[in-house]
Amino acid sequence: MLELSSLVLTQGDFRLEAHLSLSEGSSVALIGPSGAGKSTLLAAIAGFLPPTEGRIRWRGQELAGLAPGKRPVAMLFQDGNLFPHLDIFRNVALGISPRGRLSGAERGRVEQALERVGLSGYGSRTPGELSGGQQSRAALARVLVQDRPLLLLDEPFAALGPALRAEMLALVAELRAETGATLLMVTHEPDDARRIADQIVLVAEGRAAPPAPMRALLDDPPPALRAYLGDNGAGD
Ligand SMILES: Nc1ncnc2c1ncn2[C@@H]1O[C@H](COP(=O)(O)OP(=O)(O)OP(=O)(O)O)[C@@H](O)[C@H]1O
Repeated sequence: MLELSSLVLTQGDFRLEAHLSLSEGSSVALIGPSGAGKSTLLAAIAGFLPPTEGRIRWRGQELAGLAPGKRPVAMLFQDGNLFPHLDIFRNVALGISPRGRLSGAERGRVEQALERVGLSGYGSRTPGELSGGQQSRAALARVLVQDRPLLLLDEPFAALGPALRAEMLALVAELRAETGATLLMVTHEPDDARRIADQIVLVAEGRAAPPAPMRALLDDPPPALRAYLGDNGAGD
């Protein structure tokens, strides 16, 4: 279980409250207007932003005081997931060792992860020598070798076209099913949310709401979600 208890996050004048818990293995879309605090919430869980008040617990353990690298968290951002000057093998290897020194077994894990995301044989290329979709796959391979139970995705595929995005979400869903990871994904696309998540956390008006079942929420959105979705997002 991931528990956010009486959490208050602040950035300058901005303030976000959250009091909710997510069960292990759930798949949650974070949805809400631009600037509502979705990235802020992920940053706090990942350890990049200390809470102003409240607690973040994973499996009952308080995460405050744990550096980002020590948390049970792997994170993917919209951009900047790969170091352009390092080849793909090394980029993925960073998920195991920040210094890039690997044992034989660890090298095998990197190769396995590359194979799992369809990038066997691409390890010696730099990110610039891959397509956008392949770069996303490489970033996912790094998430795989990190082997963390909590996966935070901050619009990681927003730069891809709809078909490729659907393909990447399908791959994430497969990896999630294989690993049993708990997934939180920020998205602006209700269709993407439907594809991958079973619950929605609405972030709006200074508050991250407790998770609600996807279907019920999209079929009968509360006013803040209706305003965000406009005319096109609700229902099918
Ligand atoms: N370093 C910072 N200093 C001050 N304010 C910040 C900082 N980073 C973010 N903010 C503010 O915090 C608020 C929440 O930003 P955040 O990026 O979490 O929103 P978001 O919901 O992820 O938005 P988007 O959907 O546009 O990515 C915004 O009002 C933003 O201006």
